[in-house]
This record gives sequence, structure tokens and C-alpha cells, in this order.
Amino acid sequence: MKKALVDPNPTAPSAMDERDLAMVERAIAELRSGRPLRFVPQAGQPWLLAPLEGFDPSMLAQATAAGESPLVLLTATRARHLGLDPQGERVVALSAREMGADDLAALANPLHRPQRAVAEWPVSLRPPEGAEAMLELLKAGRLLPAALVSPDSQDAECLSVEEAAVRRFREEAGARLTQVAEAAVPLLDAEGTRIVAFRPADGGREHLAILVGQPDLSGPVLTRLHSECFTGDLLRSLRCDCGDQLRGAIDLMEREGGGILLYLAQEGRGIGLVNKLRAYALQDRGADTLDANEQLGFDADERVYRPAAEMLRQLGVAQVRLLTNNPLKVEALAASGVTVVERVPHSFPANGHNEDYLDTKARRFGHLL
Ligand SMILES: Nc1nc2c(ncn2[C@@H]2O[C@H](COP(=O)(O)OP(=O)(O)OP(=O)(O)O)[C@@H](O)[C@H]2O)c(=O)[nH]1
Ligand SMILES: [Zn+2]
Repeated sequence: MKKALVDPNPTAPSAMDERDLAMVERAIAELRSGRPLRFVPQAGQPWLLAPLEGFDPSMLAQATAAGESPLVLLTATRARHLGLDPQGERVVALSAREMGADDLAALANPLHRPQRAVAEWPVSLRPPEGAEAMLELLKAGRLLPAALVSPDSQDAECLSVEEAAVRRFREEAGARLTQVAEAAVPLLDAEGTRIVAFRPADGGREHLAILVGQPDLSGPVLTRLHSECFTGDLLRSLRCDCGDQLRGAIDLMEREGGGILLYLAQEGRGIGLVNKLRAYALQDRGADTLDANEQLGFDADERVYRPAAEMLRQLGVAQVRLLTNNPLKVEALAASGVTVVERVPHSFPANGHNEDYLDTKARRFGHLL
């Protein structure tokens, strides 16, 4: 029988306890189902938090009828694209009552323009304690990072989540991985391929290590960190270069006798497939791939590579020859303790549809060509 390639003892449990982990996972499920949540910041009063995505005017009516002063929270990147000055804050807060239902409905969908000119908007207020973690929680649920919040009067029946747990969740839970399956999967172009699946403790989707051929795990291993791209990898979309990079990496590993392709569940540079499709719609109206992310309220690139480093650690790989044009991947692996002995360029010719995309990656993301 073939010897299992993976470390049978996955990462030791980290400091974040199971209660906190479960609390944040449930909170994300609530938000994704459109139910509000009680958010308890480390200091200051609790807030009722609802995603602005899916806004309907009854939400505003309810909050104002209770005599409260609801706020809209937007990330600084989104605010800047709308023409607001975030004044050094990472979150911008506006009075929802003064904005009114029409403007809120427009803000809920970044493809719409608010009806009033920005100059007529209410002045932005100091964001409440924990505002950044509230928006981080929405991002963790792959929702747009824009929220409607109102001071919590304690009588609402809803789930509570604590800011401290949200912060630790984002930092730790995604990189706690357990190996949950391993099998041979002969590929058309690489028959001796095995796949090892790793499940993250944050309830997110599994990452896959695709082991092509017989890589010598003790030396520098030809490795690719491939971010999931449903459209490019599976449908062979021409909007990007992911399909070529995926198949190209497997072909090269097969030719060189072995390699590891880490297939990372970080679709759309970490914003998720639905938000990537929204970003595409913005790109069809003239934005480039970087600005489109920011117009939605995300950072240009939301990916983290600690799970990739942890997979390599569990596989027993300490040194890699990394197939990439992205200097951030090299830096991130090195920062997580993996030695990158060489960067192997990984470019493919443009296809008539992705020229601007490739150009933006080189010009604005610093990709090396
Ligand atoms: N948000 C967003 N994600 C995109 C877009 N086009 C492709 N992606 C995602 O970008 C990821 C691939 O990243 P790339 O920037 O092509 O390449 P890279 O992985 O950073 O760098 P390389 O290693 O050189 O390929 C995949 O998760 C794709 O789904 C887009 O327009 N917007
Ligand atoms: Zn792609």
C-alpha cells in the first residue's frame, strides 16, 4: 500500500476556543440568511447589525420607529470611490435616517448610483466601536461589506457575537486545517496524481493539495498556489488567465517529474464568486479589476496565504520553487516560514479578451512578467 504523504497529526488546537469559533460561525450563518445580529464590541454599547445587501425600507422604518439613530457603515475604500473623504478612518458611518430609504437602497447595490450628489449627504460620523470587525464579519460571510446598524435596545431576540471572537476568528481559524481525505485521481495529462483535502476550522470550504507525479518532498518542490477561479478553471472563461495557469502548472509538474498544486478556496481573490461576478459587471462599465473590487467595498486583494503555508507544513515541505508572477505570494510564504528558493515565471499569451486584465495585473498589482 502506498504510504500516506501527510502528517497524521494536524495542527495543535490554537488559543481560540470552540465556543468562540461556534459563535462566529453561527453569526455568519445568521447574516447570510438576512437575520440581524447583536454585535458586542470590546468597549461601548452593543449594536444590531444587518447587511445592507438586501435592504428594504421596512428595515429603516423599524429602526427609526424604535427611536434609535441607525447608521450606515461603509469601508473606506468604497467611501473613497463614492467621493467621500474617510479622513483616515477605515470605516465611514453615515446617519441612515438622514440618508433615507432611496439612497440606502442605491448604496445596497454598488451597481446603482445614489440619487443625491455626495455633497448633499449628511456629514460622516465617528464610526462606532467595533465597526471594522462588523464589516470583517460580513466579508467572512462573502457578503458586501456595507451594514445597517442601530443601537441595541436589548429586547430584540437574536444571536449575539463578541468583537474579540470575530477578530481572533479572522486571524486564526482559517489557518487551522485538518486533513480529511486523500485519494488517487489520475488526470488526462498526469496519471499519477493524488489529491489531499484539508478542512479549515472556520467552517469554510476545503483547500486541496494536488500532488502531481512523485515530488521529492525533502528538496525544493515545484509548487503553485492557485486561487480558485470557477469561471476560468472550470468553464475556461477568457476574462482571465486562470485556466491556462492551472493546466500549464500541471503539465509542467508532470514534465518535471512532480510538483504540488495547492488549489485554494479563495475564489475571486478572496471575495467569493458572487462578488466576483458583481466586479465583472462593474468592469463591463469601465472599471478595471482593482477599482471594481474597491467599488464593492473590498480591498484590491483579500487573500491570505497562511492556509497554503500550513498545508505545505503538514505535507512536510519546507522549500519550494514557486510558480507565480505575484510577488505577494513569494513574500507571504516566506513570512509563514516556507523558503522560496526560486520564483518560476508563469505567464501565458493573451487571448483577445484578457489584455486589459493582464495589463492591470502588471501595472497596478506589480505582477512580474
Ligand atoms: N475579484 C476579482 N477576482 C478575479 C478577477 N479575475 C480573476 N480573479 C480571481 O483572481 C484569482 C487569480 O489571481 P491572479 O491575480 O490571476 O493571479 P495570482 O494568483 O495573483 O498570481 P499568479 O500566481 O501570478 O497567477 C482567482 O481567484 C480568480 O477568481 C476579477 O476581475 N476580480
Ligand atoms: Zn480566473
